[in-house]
Amino acid sequence: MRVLIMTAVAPERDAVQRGLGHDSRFEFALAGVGLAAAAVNGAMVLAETAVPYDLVVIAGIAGGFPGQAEIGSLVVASEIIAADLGVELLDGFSSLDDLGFGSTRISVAADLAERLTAALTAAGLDARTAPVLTVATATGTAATAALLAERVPGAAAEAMEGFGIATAAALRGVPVIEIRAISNAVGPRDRDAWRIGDALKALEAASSVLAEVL
Ligand SMILES: O=C(O)c1cccc(C(=O)CC[C@H]2O[C@@H](n3cnc4c(=O)[nH]cnc43)[C@H](O)[C@@H]2O)c1
Repeated sequence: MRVLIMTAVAPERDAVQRGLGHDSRFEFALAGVGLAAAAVNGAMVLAETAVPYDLVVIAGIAGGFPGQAEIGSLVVASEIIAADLGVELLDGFSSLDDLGFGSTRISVAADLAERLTAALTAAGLDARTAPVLTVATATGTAATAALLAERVPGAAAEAMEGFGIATAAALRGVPVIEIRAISNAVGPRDRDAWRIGDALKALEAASSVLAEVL
């Protein structure tokens, strides 16, 4: 099995690498921060490979929706959703799906996602399977957090790359999963409250479980 792991930035990649250990099944590429960089870099890596990948794993830190995923916990995506891709209306929001311009939702390798969450839980980690949002603008207010939670019931995490990488993978027919470790709460921006170190430790622990599950 040949697996491509994509993270936004190097500290996330390093955490995953520490967890996986030396394992020739896994290759790494940086996506960059944000949906556009992630889509382009994902598409390039997947197009340039001589031997096709069997799986793309999107991994990194994320904001967690209060009451759904606390800091230091893990979210394995049940679906990857571009939550702000659409048009703002005077009385709400219409997604690309509503407008008939495509889809804002990408399916994951659901069986693998469920097995991974079960294995993470069995290993004593706080993990759940739930929708993971991709946003162009990281949420910075309670009002936006509430809007997103209402738009996608059950959403547990938001990050900025998943939908871009998953779109590239879907175009090549490569299955995808997304694993996020929660570094901060989705809501009023308070950078001092981010617990990046805790999230990277959780990501490392999750990666060692991932190596066993695959
Ligand atoms: O400063 C560091 O040491 C450091 C280490 C690892 C990662 C970072 C980042 O800033 C990564 C940015 C990345 O994180 C995702 N993220 C995290 N929290 C949120 C959020 O509340 N809303 C949206 N995205 C979030 C996102 O995918 C960014 O690409 C720094």
